[in-house]
Amino acid sequence: MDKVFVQGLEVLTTIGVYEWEKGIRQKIRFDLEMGYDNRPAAAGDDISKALDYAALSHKVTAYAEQNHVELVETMAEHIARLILTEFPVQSVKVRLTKPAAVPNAAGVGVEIERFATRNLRD
Ligand SMILES: Nc1nc2c(c(=O)[nH]1)N=C([C@H](O)[C@@H](O)CO)CN2
Repeated sequence: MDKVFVQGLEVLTTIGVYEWEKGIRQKIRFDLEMGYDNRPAAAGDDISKALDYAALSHKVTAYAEQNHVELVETMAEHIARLILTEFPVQSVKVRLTKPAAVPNAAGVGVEIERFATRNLRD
């Protein structure tokens, strides 16, 4: 399966389980990988047949900025569902890093992979 990816998408949002985290914004980073057939776009050199990574990045940023949760697990799940619902992708891998959460660690977080259940030919 072809992939379209977005690497290192940084968003400032309110996220965390502790009280002190609920009144601040912290940086989180998304690495996204979508399963998508790139051949129609390439055959016609046609953006309308491509998975527009700019549009996708914009939606993910807006969602993460505006929706506040406690766990990185929850945010990753919501972002995977958003992408599967709003874009005609076959699968999505979401890696969410919280860079400043643990002292002496470059980053902590989760990675999940989810699959579309619909038939994309419909
Ligand atoms: N598996 C997880 N562990 C932890 C999370 C989380 O979202 N998932 N969150 C925290 C705190 O919010 C932490 O990031 C603050 O430094 C702790 N463990």
